[in-house]
Amino acid sequence: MIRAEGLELTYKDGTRALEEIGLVLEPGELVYITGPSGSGKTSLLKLLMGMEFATGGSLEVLGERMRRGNSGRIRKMRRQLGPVFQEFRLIPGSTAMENVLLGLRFDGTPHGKMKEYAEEALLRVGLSQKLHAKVERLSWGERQRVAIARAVARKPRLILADEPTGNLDRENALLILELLASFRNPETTVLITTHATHLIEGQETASILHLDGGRMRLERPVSL
Ligand SMILES: Nc1ncnc2c1ncn2[C@@H]1O[C@H](COP(=O)(O)OP(=O)(O)OP(=O)(O)O)[C@@H](O)[C@H]1O
Repeated sequence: MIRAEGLELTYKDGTRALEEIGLVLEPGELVYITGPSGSGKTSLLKLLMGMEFATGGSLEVLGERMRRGNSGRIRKMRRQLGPVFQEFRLIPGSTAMENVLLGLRFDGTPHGKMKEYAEEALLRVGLSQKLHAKVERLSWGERQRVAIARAVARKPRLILADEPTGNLDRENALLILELLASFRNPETTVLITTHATHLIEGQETASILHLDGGRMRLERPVSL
C-alpha cells in the first residue's frame, strides 16, 4: 500500500523536512504519526498525496511511483485516497451535502451514485440532521465531520488525515479519532497525524510512528 525507502524532502529554500524515511504499510493498518510541530508530519502526507515530490529516495503509494514524471497515473491513483486536511478546506457558503458532492464530482464516481454516496457518508459521520446546513453554521467538530465525510464518500483505500483534532476539545478529539479509526477495514488503511500523543495511548491495534526533526522511529509495531 505504501513503500518508502530512504525518503528525503528538502524544500526549495533549503529546509530539510524529511530524512531517510523508511516505511512499509499494508492494507488494513491503522497508523498514527506523532511528533512535535515542525517535525515533518504534514510534509510526509504531502508526499503521500503527491502534493510534493521527494528530493531523494523512493516512494510508492497504491502501486504508483510518486515522482514528477508519473503525474498522469498519480492523478488517477488519487481517486483512491481520502485526504482530510488540517484546515478542512470546505467551500464557504455551501452546505455539508454540497461540499461532499463536490468532492465526488472529480473522482470518477458515477453521476447517479453521487447523492447516495454523499448521504451515506454524512450519515456515517453523524450529520444526518445537518445535510443542508451551511458549513459556517456548523461547529468545528461538525466541520471536521464534513471534511471526513468528503474524504470517505468515495470509499478510498487510503485515508490520510492531517492533525484532525487540532481545533477540538479532548472529548470531541477522541470522538473524531474513533470515527476515523472506524473506517479501517481489511482493504482500507487509515493514517492519522497528531501531536496529541495522550489521545492515542489506549489504542491497542495501531502502529505509532514518531517523527522528530524529519527522522522517523517506530514507537509501537503493528498488532492486527
Ligand atoms: N513549503 C515549505 N517551504 C519551506 N519549508 C517548509 C515548507 N513547508 C514546511 N516547511 C518546513 O518543513 C519542516 C516540517 O514542516 P511540517 O509542516 O511538515 O511539520 P509538521 O510536523 O506537520 O508541523 P505542525 O505540527 O506544526 O503542522 C518545518 O521546518 C517547516 O517550517
